[in-house]
Amino acid sequence: MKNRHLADSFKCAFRGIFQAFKTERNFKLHVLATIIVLLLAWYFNFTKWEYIILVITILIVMITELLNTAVEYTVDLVCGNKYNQLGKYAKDIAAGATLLAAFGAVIIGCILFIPKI
Ligand SMILES: Nc1ncnc2c1ncn2[C@@H]1O[C@H](COP(=O)(O)OP(=O)(O)OP(=O)(O)O)[C@@H](O)[C@H]1O
Repeated sequence: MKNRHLADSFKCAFRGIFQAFKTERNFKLHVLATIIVLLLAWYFNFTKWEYIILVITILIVMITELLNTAVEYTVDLVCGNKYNQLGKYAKDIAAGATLLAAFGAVIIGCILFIPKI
C-alpha cells in the first residue's frame, strides 16, 4: 500500500484535504473565512509582512483542523461506537489544539485588522 511515486503521494494528500472539506463543517467554515480574510487583506492593502503573518496563521488553523479530523477518524476506527476513555482524551485534546489555533487566529486578526478600520 506504499506510494511509489511522488505524484501519488501528492494525490493522496490532496484527496485527504478534499475529504476533510467534504465531511467537516468546521473545515468548510475555515475555507470560507480564509477567502473573506484574504479579500479584506487585499482591500486594506496589506504589506508583505502582514500577508506573511496572515497566511501562516491561516495555515496553522487549517493544519490543526486536518490533524483533528485525522485523530477523530483514527479514534472512530479503533473504538467504533464503543465508549473509550483514551479515545475521549485523544479527541478532546485534538479539539483543544484546534480551539487554541482558532483563538490565536482571532487575536492576530484583531491586531492586523483593527488599526486598518
Ligand atoms: N469513542 C469515544 N469514546 C469516548 N468519548 C468519545 C468517543 N467518541 C467521541 N467522544 C467524545 O465526544 C466528543 C465529540 O466527538 P465527535 O467525534 O462527535 O467529534 P465532533 O464533535 O464531530 O468534533 P468536530 O466538531 O471537531 O468535528 C469528543 O470530543 C469526545 O469527548
